[in-house]
Amino acid sequence: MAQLTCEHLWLGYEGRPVLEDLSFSVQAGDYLCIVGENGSGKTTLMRTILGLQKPMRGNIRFGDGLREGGIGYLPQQTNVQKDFPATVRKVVLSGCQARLKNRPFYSRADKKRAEENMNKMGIGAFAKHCFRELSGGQQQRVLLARALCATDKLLFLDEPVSGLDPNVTAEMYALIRSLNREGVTILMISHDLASAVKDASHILAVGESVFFGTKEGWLAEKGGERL
Ligand SMILES: Nc1ncnc2c1ncn2[C@@H]1O[C@H](COP(=O)(O)OP(=O)(O)OP(=O)(O)O)[C@@H](O)[C@H]1O
Repeated sequence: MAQLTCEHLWLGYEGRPVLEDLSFSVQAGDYLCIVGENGSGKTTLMRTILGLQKPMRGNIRFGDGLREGGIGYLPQQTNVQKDFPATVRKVVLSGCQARLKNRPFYSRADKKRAEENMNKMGIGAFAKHCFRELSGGQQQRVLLARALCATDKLLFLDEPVSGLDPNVTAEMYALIRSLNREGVTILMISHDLASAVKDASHILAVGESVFFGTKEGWLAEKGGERL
């Protein structure tokens, strides 16, 4: 059973479609890279899968232990987020918010989870530092730890390496790879087609040419022409 199934999705704004009749599915452990030109609808698709906006038509089904709202999400970095005046621990802990339900405070289990994820992402030493004082790469690790507090099943990453220098980019990809090898399903929006093809198991291309399938299928179809 798939973790995520999108069937004949039509997405758009005010009755005008951006994406038409899109169908694909994601199995546990997949690494799906979503590629497409600027304005092709990648962010719209992500927002729809996260439940932040409704499709015009079609269905999204969750399965294999994944439920709606159970997706860890790493947003595209904005300048506002970069200046966030909170400690690293607070930012990571905020990933547990969905678990709070009606409790006003984080539980001991939430705090332990945040601690573990900070250590896992190699930012434990920065717990008391202010988020905005960290480098771009460290900030992305903090946001990954935050996303992991929401779930260890499926992470949705929106251009996780944009603005990072090549060394930090390579580190970030390695971190994402290792999470995927541990069994975390990865959905990643990317402009970096070469890296996408290296790490991904599946490719979803939206925009002028639509494709969904395995990386091998994508390479066979494209014959390397777009890389
Ligand atoms: N809130 C909105 N209201 C109306 N139209 C919107 C809204 N948000 C996005 N759009 C339009 O929908 C289309 C798809 O936008 P979207 O942000 O999903 O593309 P994208 O593939 O994520 O682009 P990029 O690569 O630049 O981030 C664009 O034409 C955009 O102008």
